Amino acid sequence: MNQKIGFIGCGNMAKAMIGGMVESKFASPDQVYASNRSLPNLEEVHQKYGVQVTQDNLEVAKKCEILFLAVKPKFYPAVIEQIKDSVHENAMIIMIAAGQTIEQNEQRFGKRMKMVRSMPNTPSLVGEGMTGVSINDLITEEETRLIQSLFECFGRVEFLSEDLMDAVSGVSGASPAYGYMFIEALADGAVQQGIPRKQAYVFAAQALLGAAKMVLETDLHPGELKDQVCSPGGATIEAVAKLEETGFRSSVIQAVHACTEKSKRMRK
Ligand SMILES: NC(=O)C1=CN([C@@H]2O[C@H](COP(=O)(O)OP(=O)(O)OC[C@H]3O[C@@H](n4cnc5c(N)ncnc54)[C@H](OP(=O)(O)O)[C@@H]3O)[C@@H](O)[C@H]2O)C=CC1
Ligand SMILES: O=C(O)[C@@H]1CCC=N1
Repeated sequence: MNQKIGFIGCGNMAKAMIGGMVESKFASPDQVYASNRSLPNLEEVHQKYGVQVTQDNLEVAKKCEILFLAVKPKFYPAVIEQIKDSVHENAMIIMIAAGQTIEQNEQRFGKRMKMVRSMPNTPSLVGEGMTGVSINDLITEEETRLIQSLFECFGRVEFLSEDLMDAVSGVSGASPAYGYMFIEALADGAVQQGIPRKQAYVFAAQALLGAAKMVLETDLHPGELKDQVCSPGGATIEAVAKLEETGFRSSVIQAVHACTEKSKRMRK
């Protein structure tokens, strides 16, 4: 691809995607532009990845055919107001904000635009991102393939209807945070049993990475994979029973629900 890719807002999520794109060589550093309110994040991405940086949002909006809006949802109205008359004539706008809808942002631009609503996650930085994507009807099949390969350069992508995008925040946008909490908790448990802290994180994280890979690569149901670990009368089933007793699954389901509902409220 030879389009220029711009990021307005260069915080945690933009940095993860820029890192993923440049490290995977999907885009060369001179194709990628980022603007941000303050300097430190810009200096960081320039130093690490060699991408072009500026504090002027308009410069990025004018230059880039693919434009990520990577500011917090509450800043979308002001940023769109600022750039709407300057965006590239062929611009495709990629929203990454929780809760923001395509219709809402078309209205802010005051005209029909090629719009993508996406929900990526921070493991994009290490090539293991998961992104949910919805597109509007102005996006062609060729552009859809481009969007797919763009997000695939740092992980997996699934297209789905826009009414499910808030739930994507709950299941994959936010869930790395739940995963880190689980890893911390597993490691605390291991430390309690005498395993050194540093090793405890390796044991916990690698075990979960392996479990995730088993689900994605064996096509077996997660329940069946769980059953394979639980030897009859063995140790694992004791732990599983304790997790059930303390509401583990219900607590995770409620967490996804809370995140999804909050995502919906964030567009108001
Ligand atoms: N973090 C995550 O895991 C995920 C985040 N998202 C979405 O990504 C978006 C960004 O989130 P995240 O990266 O975490 O947030 P951050 O706060 O880390 O980054 C937002 C960046 O936007 C900059 N900014 C704010 N206002 C402007 C402006 N007017 N012009 C230019 N830059 C501006 C901020 O600059 P400054 O530093 O100067 O304040 C900051 O660097 C959100 O909409 C969020 O919903 C989606 C999926 C996952
Ligand atoms: O917390 C948030 O609002 C964003 C959306 C998903 C992950 N971070």
